[in-house]
Amino acid sequence: MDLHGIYVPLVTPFTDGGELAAGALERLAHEVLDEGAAGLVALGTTAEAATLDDAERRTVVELCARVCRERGATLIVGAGSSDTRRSAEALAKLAGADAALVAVPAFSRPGEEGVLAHFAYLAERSPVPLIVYHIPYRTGQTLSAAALRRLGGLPGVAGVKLAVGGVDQAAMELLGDVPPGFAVLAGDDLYLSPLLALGAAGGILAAAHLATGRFVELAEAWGKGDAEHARALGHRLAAMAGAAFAEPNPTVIKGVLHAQGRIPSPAVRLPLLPAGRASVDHALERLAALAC
Ligand SMILES: O=C(O)C1=N[C@H](C(=O)O)C[C@H](O)C1
Repeated sequence: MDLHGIYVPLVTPFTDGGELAAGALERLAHEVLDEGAAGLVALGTTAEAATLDDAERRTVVELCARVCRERGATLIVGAGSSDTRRSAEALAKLAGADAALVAVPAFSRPGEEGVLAHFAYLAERSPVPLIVYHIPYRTGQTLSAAALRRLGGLPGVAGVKLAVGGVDQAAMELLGDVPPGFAVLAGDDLYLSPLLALGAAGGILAAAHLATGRFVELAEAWGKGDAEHARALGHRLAAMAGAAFAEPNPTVIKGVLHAQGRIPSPAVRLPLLPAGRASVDHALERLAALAC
């Protein structure tokens, strides 16, 4: 599968009463695709997936699958847990997805060989290609470039969402020698521009709800080697992304989307708390600065 460009991990909009706001989700999905996103991610971290019940998860995936079908866009669905057997069962039930975003098992810290065995087991059984979600500051499990490359060599593994909180040695080594057919996607909004400059195929970025078209422009600028434009735009997008992540994701992004009238409420579910007004205002200022 060809994974290229900017994918938006959609927030789950809620009403003031805390119910899923399906109409707002559908509008957001169309808006980001209108601005050039290559696809959507349903049930990512940004979706507060851990707090959604089964019926809500089904509604979100069905809605995103319908929109992606209508628009000819790629749908990636977050799935899996730290239990390999149950992850395989969840993947088997995925409907309407083009690929599944599966995090490295969190908390159990199985070591690199355990992570390899987990993904080999899942890739053999999954009806769709897998994207490894590598986010060691959430999972507690680091991976070397060699392990990432071995993951990339597994049949049925299409890419990695690389979110290591920087551009580290493993990222440099991986991007210096990417296995064929394996897409490296930036997963930390702040480091999108440097990873694209190093050869990443694109990104899965919550801040791309805001200024989607500018993120797409950045990926295209690095893709065609327009370093002067890409470098300047990358700095401005990083400043905006930094503001969007000033409080736990997706609280600031929901605050901004609400202030823009794009979702009915900034509500998030516990244990998240809504972002403070100052953080939302700061992100709005950074966003406005992008237009200048
Ligand atoms: O849901 C996602 O996918 C993302 N989650 C990350 C996080 O919250 O750590 C941030 C990234 O922009 C996309």
